[in-house]
Parts: sequence; C-alpha cells; structure tokens
Amino acid sequence: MAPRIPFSELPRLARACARCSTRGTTWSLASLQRARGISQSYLRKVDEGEERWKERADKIQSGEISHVWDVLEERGFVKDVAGNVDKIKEIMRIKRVGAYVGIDPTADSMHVGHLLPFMALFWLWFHGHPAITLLGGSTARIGDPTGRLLSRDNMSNSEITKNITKLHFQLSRLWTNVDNLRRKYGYEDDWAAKRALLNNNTWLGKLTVYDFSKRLARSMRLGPMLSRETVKRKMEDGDGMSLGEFMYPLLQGWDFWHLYNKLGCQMQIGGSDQFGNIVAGIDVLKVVRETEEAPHERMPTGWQHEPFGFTVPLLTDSSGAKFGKSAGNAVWLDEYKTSPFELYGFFMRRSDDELEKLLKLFTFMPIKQIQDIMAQHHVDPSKRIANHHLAFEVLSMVYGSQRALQEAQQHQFRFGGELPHIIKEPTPETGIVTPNNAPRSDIKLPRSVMKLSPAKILYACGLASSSSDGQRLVASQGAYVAGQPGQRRGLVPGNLNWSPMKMWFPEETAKFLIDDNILILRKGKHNVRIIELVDDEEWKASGKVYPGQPFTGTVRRVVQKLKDEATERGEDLSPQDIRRQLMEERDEESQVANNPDIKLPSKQEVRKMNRQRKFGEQP
Ligand SMILES: Nc1ncnc2c1ncn2[C@@H]1O[C@H](COP(=O)(O)OP(=O)(O)OP(=O)(O)O)[C@@H](O)[C@H]1O
Ligand SMILES: N[C@@H](Cc1ccc(O)cc1)C(=O)O
Repeated sequence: MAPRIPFSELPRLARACARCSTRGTTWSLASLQRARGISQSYLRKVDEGEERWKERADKIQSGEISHVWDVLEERGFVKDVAGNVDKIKEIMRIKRVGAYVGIDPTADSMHVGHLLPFMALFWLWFHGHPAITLLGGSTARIGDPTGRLLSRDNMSNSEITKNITKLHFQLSRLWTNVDNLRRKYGYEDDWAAKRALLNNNTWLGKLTVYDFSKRLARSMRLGPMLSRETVKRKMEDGDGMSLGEFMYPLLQGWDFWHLYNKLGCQMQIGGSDQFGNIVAGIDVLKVVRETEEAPHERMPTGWQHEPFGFTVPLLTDSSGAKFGKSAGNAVWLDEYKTSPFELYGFFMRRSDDELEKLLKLFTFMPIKQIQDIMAQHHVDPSKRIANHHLAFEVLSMVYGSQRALQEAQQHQFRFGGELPHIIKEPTPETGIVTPNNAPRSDIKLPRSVMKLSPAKILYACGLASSSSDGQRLVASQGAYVAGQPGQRRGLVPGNLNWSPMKMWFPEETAKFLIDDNILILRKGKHNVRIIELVDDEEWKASGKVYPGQPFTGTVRRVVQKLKDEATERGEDLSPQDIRRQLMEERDEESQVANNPDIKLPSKQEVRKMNRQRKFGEQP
C-alpha cells in the first residue's frame, strides 16, 4: 500500500501535484491528506524531473544547450512580449513553467493560422515545458470581441458541442503526430513535460458571480478597461459592446489564473491579435492571486512567480488579411473542409521569398537543414523542393506521415516534379482505428433511427459492422454515448463526458440528444460519430441509405434487381439464379450501399474487437 503522507510534506506535494497533474484535478491540501494513493514512485519521478531541470539549467547557463526562448526567437515566433525578456528567460531557465494556447470552438475545425501559436507551444514542450491546449467551451459562448466590429452570433448547445467534439479529436490527432515528430527529430521524452487538453467550461461553468465579483471585479478599474483599443473601436465604429464582451478578457484571464494555480502554467501564447487579452490576463491573474482569502492557499509572489506571455506573428494572405474564420479565408485542418491534397497545394503555392520563414515556423527541421534545403531549392526553383518539404512536414503533423506521403505522390502524379528524399516508408494498414485514419465523425441520419435499438444505431452510424456486432458491443459496454442519462440538454455546454451504452429501450437513447438533434457516440479511443438528425423526408429525398435501413437489405435489393432484369429480358427468375447472385453480392457488398460518409469497421478491426472482448484485452 502507498505510504501515508506526513502533513508537513503536504504543501510541497500540493505544489508538485499542481505542477504535474494533467487532468485539471484540484489537489487541495485536504484532498491530498486523504489521498494515500500517491505512490513513492510518483514522488520519485517528480523529484527526478526537478533534478533533470536543474541539470538543464546549468547546461543553458554554460552555453552547452540553447535556451528555448532563443530557439523561438531564431525561428521567428516571438512578436510581442508581455513581460521583461531577460526576466522571462531566467524564470524559464530555473523553473519548468507550463505554457498554454487557447482557442474558442466557434468553428468545427482548426485552420492553418492556429498552427502558429501551437507550433510555439510544441517547441516549448519539446524542450521540457508542460504544454496545455485549451478549448474555450465557456468563452465561446461569450464571444471574443477582439478585432471585431460586429458581435458574434449566439451559439446553440448542439453547435458548440459538435465543435468541441470535433476540435477535441482534431487536437488529439495533432498531439499524436507531434509526438511522432518529436521522436523523429530526436527530442527526448520527458515524463515531467506533461501535455493536456482542457476545456475551460470545467472551471468557468462553476464560477459564481459572487466569487468573480469579490476576487476579481471588485479590484478591476474601469478606466484602463474602457481605454482598450477593441472596446473603443467596437463602441465607436461597430455595433456597440455588451457587458459580456467587455468582460471577455477577464474570463480569459480567469483561465490563466486557474491554469497557473492548478497546473503551474505561467505563460500564455496567442496570435498577435491576442496581445491585449494576454496582458489583461496577467493583471487578472495577479489580482486573483492577491485576493485569496485563505492564507495557507495564497500563492507566492516573487519575481520567479510572475506570469508572462507572448504573441506569434499572424499568418496573412497575399492581401495582408489574417487567415481565419471571420475573414472567410481559412485553410482548414479538416479533410472534409479543405482536402489534404488542397492543403498540400496551399504550401506548394507559397512563393520563394517566404519559404525559409515558413519552414522555420511550420516545421521542426533544424535551421541547418532548412538552409541546406533552401540552397538546393535555389539551384532550380521550378522543382519546388522547399515547398515539398514544407507541405510534407505540415501534412505529417496534421494527418500523419502516411497520408503526407500519399498526398505528395498524388501531387507529383498530377503536376510532375521530383519528390525530395524525405519520405519514410508508410506503415502497413493495420485495420486499427488511429487518430489519423479515423472515419468521418460528423454524419447525418434520419430522425427515425431514434426508434431503433442501441445495437442498430451503432450499425447505422458505422460503429458496428452489423446489428449483431452492435449487440455484442453494447453487451460488453464497448460503446459510449456523450452526456449523462436524463440530461436532456446533453453536454452542458460542451463538456465531453461519456456513459456506456446499455441494452436499453430506444426512449433511453433519446435522453442523450443534445438540443433534440445531435447524438454523439464513440467506440474505442478515436472512433467517434456526431450524428445530426435530419427530417425523414429530407433523408428520403437525399436518396442515401444507412446500414441496416429497413427495406434496403441485400436480399431485397438483389431480388428486385434480378426481377427487373428478368422482366426486361422476358424470362422467368429461377431460385438458383437468385442464390448465385446473392453469393456474389455478399462478397462484393460495399460498406454502405450508397453512403460514402459512413464506413463500416474493417474485418481486421472487428476481429481485433472480438479478440479483445474474448480475452479482456484493453483497446
Ligand atoms: N492567421 C493566424 N495567424 C496566427 N495566429 C492565428 C491566426 N488565426 C488565429 N490565430 C490564433 O489562434 C488562436 C485562436 O484563435 P481563434 O479561435 O480566435 O481563431 P480565429 O480564426 O482567429 O477566429 P476568428 O477569425 O473568428 O476571430 C488565437 O491565439 C489566434 O490569435
Ligand atoms: N480568446 C481567444 C481564445 C481563448 C479562449 C480562452 C483562453 O483562456 C485563451 C484563449 C481567441 O478568441 O482567439
């Protein structure tokens, strides 16, 4: 059994856990005292992590290794800094401070512009700093007014939940691929460099007006807030400013405080339009830190505990406009919005004079390698060597190296040119769903599917290969529905939690509908379906068929087809003909009669699932 922790050790542990926890768990002293579960091995790892950091600090001091801040500057990531650079560098040298980047789920995909602040975060992570990607489940509801003249539209529960779910899986995929690239470029795996994907609804959803007012609003002066550029512009030239929009930077700042307090995150990164919010966030953090009422919970305030942040330059189009959702020029990281081939093409079209800059910003290649590539590129620019490297690296990060290779070959096939020798062998198709090959998540089904059993719904949306496979899946609790039973609003608003599906009546499934029109199901870790229910009439008119749709089975289809053909020929149909044709059709039966959005699990995947069920293996 784990040892009981002496009380004198708790403050140190609380800080260590706060620094190292990845799940956003609140470790109060009391809960720590209760928690006998912290094992010696965990504490040893924490201590080793601190030891490694000290060694690294010494090496930076002696010039043996570079300071990550210098790496960021050299590669062009640092635009505006909120804080004093010398002080920041020293804090980062002596402390393993965490960093975070937040995005509001106001669209159902990230775009190329988002990669820039994320790249800075990934570099920090490669150099041992804990890194947090934050989804603004709550802030998206308020709407960041930065740089806007018009307020954002209100978002429905179902819209925000869909966006959060898609972004969550997109970010997990990005992290998986970045982890592979970390290995490819030889950066060590450091246990203490945690990474986390959080949703600010977890804490903002519970923040009371009372706490917000007494800890923060009470001390915030209106003068400086009113003089902010965004506020003045929106009030003078735009559609005015709501109280919620006015308070937006305070809520973003509350996030910073929460991550600082619970996870030791001292740094915020954003695109250059976020500078005002980052500066405001630093003020908020300090105010909330100072207004702590319980003396033993008060965070220390010396120079090494200062929060800070910086912005990255904005990625702009040829007219200088920021690539983004609002400008309508986004290049998406979702294959159904911007195909991987188009994404490859986007980087193939970058002009010669911006290539070096983009290689530094969008790839993890060492500077020396970039210079060599640029030298090769200049020998014959028509070969677009640097473009290929750039496109390949970005696609490897977004879709994995196997897909990057396919797109590179596609491009070469259509437009000719030479592929540089960068490409590793693709891994063989295993039939296992990974973040990079997970099927399309957002699909439509007719509302009448809600009358089906859970097993049949799993088949209809392509999570099971047949109704009986669905049945097995439900029986072994291998499929999940997002939300809590009886919580008719589903994920409030956008917290992803999952309940195992059971063999319940169809009415039970309906309790998980969000805004009465979205159902989110999952099998395994990465295989998710966001099912939007459409009117049955609309479904019928679309001519689409889902797996297991009544009156559309293979037998019925084949017999009808044979009958029609026989009538045309003026012949009779024999039972043998029917049997033969059925055997052929069964072999060839496409995944779903005519619906490219719904792919059924591969045979290997089903076999693997069965094995797991039989032997109780973990997926
Ligand atoms: N083109 C870009 N270049 C660099 N950073 C960007 C770009 N677009 C967005 N970002 C950064 O990504 C983070 C999340 O941005 P956000 O979710 O607001 O996206 P957005 O596309 O800018 O949205 P909108 O256009 O609706 O404001 C912010 O730090 C933002 O500054
Ligand atoms: N306000 C940021 C997103 C964000 C939200 C919450 C945060 O804590 C940080 C960043 C944007 O719109 O780009």
